[in-house]
Amino acid sequence: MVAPPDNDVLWARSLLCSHGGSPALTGVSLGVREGEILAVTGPRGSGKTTLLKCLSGQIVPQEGEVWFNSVPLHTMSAPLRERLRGDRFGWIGPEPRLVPELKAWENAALPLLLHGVSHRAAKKTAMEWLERLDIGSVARKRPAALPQAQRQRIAVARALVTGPAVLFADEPTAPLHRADGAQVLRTLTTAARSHRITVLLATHDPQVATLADRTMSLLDGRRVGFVQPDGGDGAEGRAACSLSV
Ligand SMILES: Nc1ncnc2c1ncn2[C@@H]1O[C@H](COP(=O)(O)OP(=O)(O)OP(=O)(O)O)[C@@H](O)[C@H]1O
Repeated sequence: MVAPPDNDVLWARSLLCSHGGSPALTGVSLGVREGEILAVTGPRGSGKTTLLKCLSGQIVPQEGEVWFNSVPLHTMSAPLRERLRGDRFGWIGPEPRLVPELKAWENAALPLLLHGVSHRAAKKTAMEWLERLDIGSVARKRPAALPQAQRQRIAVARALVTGPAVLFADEPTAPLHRADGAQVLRTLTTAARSHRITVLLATHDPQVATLADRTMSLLDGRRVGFVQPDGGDGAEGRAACSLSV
């Protein structure tokens, strides 16, 4: 087992991942630097969600390696992976999946409360994130009283309250209108940049790539492209993060 480069916060090599015998990822390798925003694009079924789940330790690949800060996830026990995910990773899916009975701030504070943080401290941190995401004014409302875009921002706040090292965002704007989606994405990427949070952003929308530092494209579970939005030759990106299949 070869240790990954020190400067990659996430590093994966030759991932092979199947669902019920059908390969969803084949031979995908990548490295991501601290604070980088990497878009993972590709059509439906190309393996974006499977890649994010592998990298975040939700599923273990049948073959290949996943390292987080030079710690191997692929050989870690399930309870340890679970703890690492809770402590260091944030996850945003296409649906906010909020608890309907809880107020907006309580939903955002939930990961902290589950970590044993005091009610007062958890509320303070949750409120700070809701303010940063421009939804402080609805903190006392329950999800059913809010439009989808605000509910998704609460999910963004919930993913950020623990101060994760890496935020995994799987089609976070899929259910939103274009304008709402763009606004949610802007707040998400701005918050991540100002707190040096690494982001892996899965999307089928190539426009989203304009907010990322680099874009990696998947097709049928294989990497088929790697571009930087500035149109550069990718030299810096390649140095920062080698991607290969
Ligand atoms: N739990 C599962 N059981 C069986 N097959 C699965 C499962 N999850 C994904 N797949 C299959 O694996 C392949 C990759 O799926 P994946 O969800 O990773 O792609 P995706 O690019 O995220 O697609 P989408 O944009 O539709 O979410 C697809 O062929 C999909 O049908």
